[in-house]
Amino acid sequence: MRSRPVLTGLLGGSFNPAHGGHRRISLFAMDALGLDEVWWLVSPGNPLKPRAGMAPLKARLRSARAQARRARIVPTAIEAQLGTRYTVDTLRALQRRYPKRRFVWLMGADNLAEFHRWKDWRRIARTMPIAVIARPGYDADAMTSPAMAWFRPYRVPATSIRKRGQWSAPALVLLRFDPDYRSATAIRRAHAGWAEPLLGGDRNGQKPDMPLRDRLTFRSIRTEEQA
Ligand SMILES: Nc1ncnc2c1ncn2[C@@H]1O[C@H](COP(=O)(O)OP(=O)(O)OP(=O)(O)O)[C@@H](O)[C@H]1O
Ligand SMILES: O=C(O)c1ccc[n+]([C@@H]2O[C@H](COP(=O)([O-])O)[C@@H](O)[C@H]2O)c1
Repeated sequence: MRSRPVLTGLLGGSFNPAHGGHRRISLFAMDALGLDEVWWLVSPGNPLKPRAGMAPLKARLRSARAQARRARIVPTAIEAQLGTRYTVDTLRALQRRYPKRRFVWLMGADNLAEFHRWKDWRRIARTMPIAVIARPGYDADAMTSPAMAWFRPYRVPATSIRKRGQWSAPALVLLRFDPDYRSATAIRRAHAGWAEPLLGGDRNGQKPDMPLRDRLTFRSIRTEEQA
C-alpha cells in the first residue's frame, strides 16, 4: 500500500515578532485542512516591507521558536539558506528539495489583498494550493482584490485539501474563524518603550501586562541582541 504524502502548510512572514495569532492561525489551518505540520518561513526580508524597524533574522526566529513550542509548527530560516527572497523562488526551491511532500501556502487576508503586487503571483498560485485565513480589518479588501477576482473560479472547500489524492493548483480555500486581533505592529507599538532598542529606539522596561508568550518573545530578542 502506498503511504500517504506528508501535507505541510507553509506560513511565510516577517515574524517581527512572532505572536499568538501566528500560532492560532497555524493550529486552526492544520485542523481545517488536515495538515501534518506547518513550517514557518521566517523571512530574511519581505520584498515589500521597509528594512527600518525590522529586528535581525536570528532574533525573529527565536521569537518564532518561543511561539511554536509544543506544537507541530516548525520555525525555519530556510529562505536565508536557500538564498531566496521572493515567494515564487522559495516555493520552487522547496518543491525541488522535498519532491514527496505536498505543500499548501497559508496567508492572512491582508496578504491576499496585496497578493497581486507579489512577484509572479499567478505562478505562485499555479505552484500549490493557497489557504487564506480571515483577518479582522482586511477581509473586505481581500474579497475585492485583483487577485481574488482571478482566483474566483478556483475556489475550493477545505475538504478538497484534506483529500490528498485530488490535488491541483490553482486552488483557493477561504478559511473563516473567530477573528484574531493580534498583530506584530500592535505588539511593537504597545511595547515601543521596551522594545525600541531592539527595533530602533529607547528602552523603558518591560510592560507588566505583556502576555507570557510575548514576554518570552521579547526576552529572546533582547538576549539575541545582547549576544
Ligand atoms: N491575527 C492574524 N489573523 C490572520 N492572519 C494573521 C494574523 N497575524 C498574522 N497573520 C498572517 O501571518 C503571516 C505572517 O504575518 P506577519 O509576520 O507579517 O505578522 P503581522 O502581525 O501581520 O505583522 P505586521 O503587523 O508587522 O505586518 C501573514 O500571512 C499574515 O497575514
Ligand atoms: O514574493 C513576493 O513578491 C512577496 C511580496 C510580499 C510578501 N511576500 C511574502 O509574504 C509573506 C508574508 O510577509 P509579511 O511580511 O507580511 O509577514 C513572507 O513570506 C514574504 O516573503 C512575498
